[in-house]
Amino acid sequence: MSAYLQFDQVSKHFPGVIALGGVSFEAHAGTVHGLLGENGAGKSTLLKILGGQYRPDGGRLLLDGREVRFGSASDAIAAGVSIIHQELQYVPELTVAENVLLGRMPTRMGFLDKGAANKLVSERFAKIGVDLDPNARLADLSIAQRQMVEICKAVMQDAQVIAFDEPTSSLSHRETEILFRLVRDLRAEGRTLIYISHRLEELYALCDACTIFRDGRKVATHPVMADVPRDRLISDMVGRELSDIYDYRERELGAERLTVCGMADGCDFSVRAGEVLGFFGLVGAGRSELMRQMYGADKRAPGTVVLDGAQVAMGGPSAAISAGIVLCPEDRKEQGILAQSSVAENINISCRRHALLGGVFLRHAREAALADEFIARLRIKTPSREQEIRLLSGGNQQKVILARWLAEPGLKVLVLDEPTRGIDVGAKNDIYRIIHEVAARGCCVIVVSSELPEVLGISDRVAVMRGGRIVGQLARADADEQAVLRLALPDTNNDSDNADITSRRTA
Ligand SMILES: Nc1ncnc2c1ncn2[C@@H]1O[C@H](COP(=O)(O)OP(=O)(O)OP(=O)(O)O)[C@@H](O)[C@H]1O
Repeated sequence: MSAYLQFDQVSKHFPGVIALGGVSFEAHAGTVHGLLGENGAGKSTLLKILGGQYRPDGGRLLLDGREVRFGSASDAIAAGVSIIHQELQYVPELTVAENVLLGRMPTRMGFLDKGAANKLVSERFAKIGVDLDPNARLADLSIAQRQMVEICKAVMQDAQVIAFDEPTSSLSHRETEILFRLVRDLRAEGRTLIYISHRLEELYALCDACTIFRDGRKVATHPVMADVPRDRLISDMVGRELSDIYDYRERELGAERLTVCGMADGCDFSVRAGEVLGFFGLVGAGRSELMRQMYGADKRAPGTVVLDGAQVAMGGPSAAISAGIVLCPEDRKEQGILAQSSVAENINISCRRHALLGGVFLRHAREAALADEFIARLRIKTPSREQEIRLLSGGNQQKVILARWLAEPGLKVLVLDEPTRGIDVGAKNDIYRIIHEVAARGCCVIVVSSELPEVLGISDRVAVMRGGRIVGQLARADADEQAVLRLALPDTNNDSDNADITSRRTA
């Protein structure tokens, strides 16, 4: 096997940050090479250098033994490198075929030939087993479908190196399986694939080799992924032993504090003071919708929410927040990141809204202290609290948003929807510890998650949803993988659904 792609002492600095401090590793043709590392370790920066978006400050990049220097993304594409970024890059108003062939549309007598484009793209889709209408507008497709379009684009550009940056973070189990199949097919064709993920089970399922980063440096390259024990990967990544990332501790549960009823058929539930209630279900089971409804985020819905014996006025999110109920939604964009504002401002938004703090000087001092406290507690990687949030890595932005809700004054009910998506394993451990602390203060904590081990690891009780209803609630002692999946899976004994789930669970 030849090393098709080589990084040789590659470095990249930003003001106050060494994103990459001289990184060397190589990836072979016909393999999938995983990249792992804490949030902010430098993985995305490396892909941006590979994709021509950033120029390295030092070091060399070699393709097939020859040094390449990319001045722009189109240089990288011309050299046969394609990056499937976390934030997909497509033109929503154009069709699937137009996006796939962007800049290379076939023409006839000087005009774009849409018919020929559709035919070309259909043939290619058929060959790789993708079921998409070349005439559909990108804006009308799901995230997974748009991702398929990006991959097809890379394939049709004849990219020899294709790199994926956390591609499954918004995909369902079934969509993930389709993606895995595509990646394996590309590997069989002899392409060099780079795959970034925080999901260790995915990396074990897909990667042949891996390289681990910490703080902009390479910790290790393992030529055979399957030979590396999980504990070793984790300690390499976070620089400390983490034998039990969930760190569950028994808590004294109080009386029923929150009761939600009449939101939708079969969706009533309650939570005791100090209790962590996990909500599990397959994607589309209705968990996020129920939470949003309870929070008043969607249009005025039926049903009542009773907190500490009093009915909560269902007047939208601000009413919920005033009552002490906060929801941290799964989609970061929806969460109102103030991209141009500092980390401190993003953490302190909710405190400002409450105007609980005194004069301007006092307020600034308190806000600064609160921001510093959360930067330390969640180990947010930033040169200072004054850094603009948009300059942080994806996972660290996510932590700032979480801090915003954890800092909410008067918190009584904390609802976290997929709180650890895109977050590294060390930071997950920090978040689980904070969930425990919030519950131990007597708050009700609701965690919606598609990661079954996470739900089982941190919850006092697990509610399982399927088809828009709560189909069962299991006490911690009775909640194991089998019991939860039996409730969560469709009635029909659908083997492929089961296979999907099983592969993600046990890989
Ligand atoms: N344009 C920029 N300006 C300043 N700092 C930046 C910029 N881009 C990245 N950084 C910093 O460089 C470091 C590496 O970031 P990078 O996005 O490569 O991390 P990552 O390993 O991909 O993290 P994650 O797992 O959270 O996506 C981080 O500290 C980040 O804040």
